[in-house]
Amino acid sequence: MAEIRLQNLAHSYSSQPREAADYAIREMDHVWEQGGAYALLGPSGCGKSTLLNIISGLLSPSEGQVLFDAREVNRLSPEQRNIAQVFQFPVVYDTMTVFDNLAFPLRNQGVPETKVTSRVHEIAEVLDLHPVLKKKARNLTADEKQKVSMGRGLVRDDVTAILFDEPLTVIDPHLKWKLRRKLKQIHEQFNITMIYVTHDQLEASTFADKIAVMHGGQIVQFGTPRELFERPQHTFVGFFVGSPGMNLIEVTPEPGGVGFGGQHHPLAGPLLARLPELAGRRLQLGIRPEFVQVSDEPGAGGMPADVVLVEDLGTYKIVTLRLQAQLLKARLPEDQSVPKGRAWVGFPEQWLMLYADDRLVEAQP
Ligand SMILES: Nc1ncnc2c1ncn2[C@@H]1O[C@H](COP(=O)(O)OP(=O)(O)OP(=O)(O)O)[C@@H](O)[C@H]1O
Repeated sequence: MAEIRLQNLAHSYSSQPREAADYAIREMDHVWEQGGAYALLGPSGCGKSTLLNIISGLLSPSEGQVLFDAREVNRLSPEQRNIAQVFQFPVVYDTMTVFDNLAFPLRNQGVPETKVTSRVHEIAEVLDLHPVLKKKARNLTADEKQKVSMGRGLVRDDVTAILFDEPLTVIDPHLKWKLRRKLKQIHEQFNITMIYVTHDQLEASTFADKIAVMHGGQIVQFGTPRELFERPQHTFVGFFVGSPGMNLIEVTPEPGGVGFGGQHHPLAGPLLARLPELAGRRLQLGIRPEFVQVSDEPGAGGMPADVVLVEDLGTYKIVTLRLQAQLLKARLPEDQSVPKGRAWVGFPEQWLMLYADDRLVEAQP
């Protein structure tokens, strides 16, 4: 078990990288604390697998260090690092029984057979594999095979961390939640650092205490699911996390606030004070659909908009509005009536974010 620290880490698959675009991982520092349940979330191609393989030792980074408890492990193999990795497709020996598959990593280490037996039974218990222990692995269902893969990772009591690379891809949708819950339970029971790679925000937030969101080879935010929702540090997090994603409106500075398409929006004092230093940067207002207020009366600070579309999704509605040239989404409770035609929208100060070149502008620099 260890703290995993990435220091000045970068990776390029090209032997002579010249520019930022040549890097699959752009320079980063990051710490995964011992015992944490983490997710690495991002779209295809953002660098998740590359980063995971660098941590496990399947890939050696072209720049920087990987430290386990302050000890550099750059040149150590996954076995030497004591890392277990579970991949999209289960890695099991088809001709062996489930028992022998689970016992394999221990027998490899020369663990006495009595200890092998007791440990295999312990892991089989946790993963509900007892009924199939004597079956040949080739006769198992996909989810049973993936449980065996996980079990092989868990069976050694000296693993530093378990890394999961989209482990539920081949699992039936109705079994996914069961396995996810099982993983969470295992994490609580074994206190092992777990890093779970996924492009699915639901999977990330049900498994992890903290999520690292990756975009373009960088971790753009590392926070709890709630932090990612309430205070996205980067426009990409606003857009990628949440359903639908955050509304983003390109704005220009104006006296007292910002403007877009002839519409003025005031900013609170501390943010307003930061505007002069942001001159020349691309500014965007961000507001999540959940926080857009929609009313049939102007009220205080309401901006006139047109209702373009109402989608009834059972327990809530998604309303599309046109505010100047801007299309906005609002997520409203099922029982809230939606004005017909003309509506007034408001952005509560607490939930209104300002971004400069895609980074959140904090009220206090
Ligand atoms: N072996 C390789 N050689 C060259 N480029 C690679 C190699 N593996 C990945 N890349 C590139 O590195 C970038 C990051 O890829 P990576 O597989 O790490 O992303 P990912 O987020 O895991 O995506 P996915 O979920 O599709 O696997 C991509 O641009 C990809 O094309």
